[in-house]
Amino acid sequence: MRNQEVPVSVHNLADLGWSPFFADQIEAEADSGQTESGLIPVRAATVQRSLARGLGADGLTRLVFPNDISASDLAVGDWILIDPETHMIRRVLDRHSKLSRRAAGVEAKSQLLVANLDTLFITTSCNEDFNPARIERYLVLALDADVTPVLVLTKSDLTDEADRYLKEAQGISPKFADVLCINATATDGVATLERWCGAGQTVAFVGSSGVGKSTLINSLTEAAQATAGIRETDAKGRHTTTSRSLHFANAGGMVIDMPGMRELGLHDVASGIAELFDDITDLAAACKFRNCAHVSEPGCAVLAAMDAGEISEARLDRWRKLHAEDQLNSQTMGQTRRRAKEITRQHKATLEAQYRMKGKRQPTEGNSKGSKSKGGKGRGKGRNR
Ligand SMILES: Nc1nc2c(ncn2[C@@H]2O[C@H](COP(=O)(O)OP(=O)(O)OP(=O)(O)O)[C@@H](O)[C@H]2O)c(=O)[nH]1
Ligand SMILES: [Zn+2]
Repeated sequence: MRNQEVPVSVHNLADLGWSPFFADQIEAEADSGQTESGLIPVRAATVQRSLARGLGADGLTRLVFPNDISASDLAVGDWILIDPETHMIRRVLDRHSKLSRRAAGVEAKSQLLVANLDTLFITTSCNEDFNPARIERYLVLALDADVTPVLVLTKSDLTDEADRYLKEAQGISPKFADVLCINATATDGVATLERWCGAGQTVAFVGSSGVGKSTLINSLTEAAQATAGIRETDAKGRHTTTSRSLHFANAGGMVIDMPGMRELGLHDVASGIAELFDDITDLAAACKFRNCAHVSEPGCAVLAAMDAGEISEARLDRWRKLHAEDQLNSQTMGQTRRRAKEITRQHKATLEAQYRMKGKRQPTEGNSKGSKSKGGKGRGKGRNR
């Protein structure tokens, strides 16, 4: 059975990722797990609508939401203070990092995915999945979230060109804390990831389907899950989860599984882009216009640097694409509406001009609801109400 309620032995809070960063927020004795006001800290292990569970010194607890906090305010990995009797959530502690994406829908709202992550394993394979532009997008996310990015290339055993892949990957950005090239199905391959998964550390994986994320998560957590009694397995005994969840790693830390998290639309990641492209960011300070898009603006320091051969056109192109995507996804609904209105207005003006040229009157628009004709004054009856 999946997501079963688990009896978990007593834990040391530090093993769950508790640190002075959180302890300082409540000025309490971290070791005792008791805060001054009698609230206890737990770490959000699963969050699904109104059903959330927290892992604390006494094990796994079902959390109770108060009226002013909902599941969308909470992410797996969050540290929360709860009432020890009622298990009511009293406070979500500040996060040292958080990963979010644009929520589904027209509004430019972000959806919180996971919190208090230390390392993000950006995973791809030594095959056609390898795509520097996609890797860069994930890197922007990690940098923006204040999470250490590690690039993991899997399936090194299935190619003769592992070295070439590794070299190319190492050339993508100096911002990676490490670039690994492994066979995810082999013990020594997995072992190279363990130094990021030690006590107090929390890691997660992103990458396309089939690159080996589940394989790695399984290997990194297998022994620990068994001893902790947290095992969600399918018929073949493999670890499976359907929603984001927190798991113990063999090396002492924690792994957050994010199933279905293959494509993450960029949203509100301007600072991540600025960090990844810090050379362009520095140059942009000397552009004539503050919001220079470095396309054809006069006095553009970035274009000047490109002409001087200091940065490549390909790099500037990648910046432009990421920047444009972030801008578009970060637009508010009002901005999106205004843009749509402007496009409709331009379209109508073009149509009207065409009709005028042909000496015809614009037909009535009974067929299109939201676009009333602005046929203009003196047009008489042809105008819709
Ligand atoms: N030979 C080899 N096979 C691998 C390697 N990594 C993953 N695989 C295999 O590739 C298949 C897909 O791996 P998964 O771990 O399920 O991939 P995933 O990234 O979790 O995929 P999703 O769950 O769809 O997101 C499995 O059959 C793995 O055994 C590797 O490094 N070498
Ligand atoms: Zn510029």
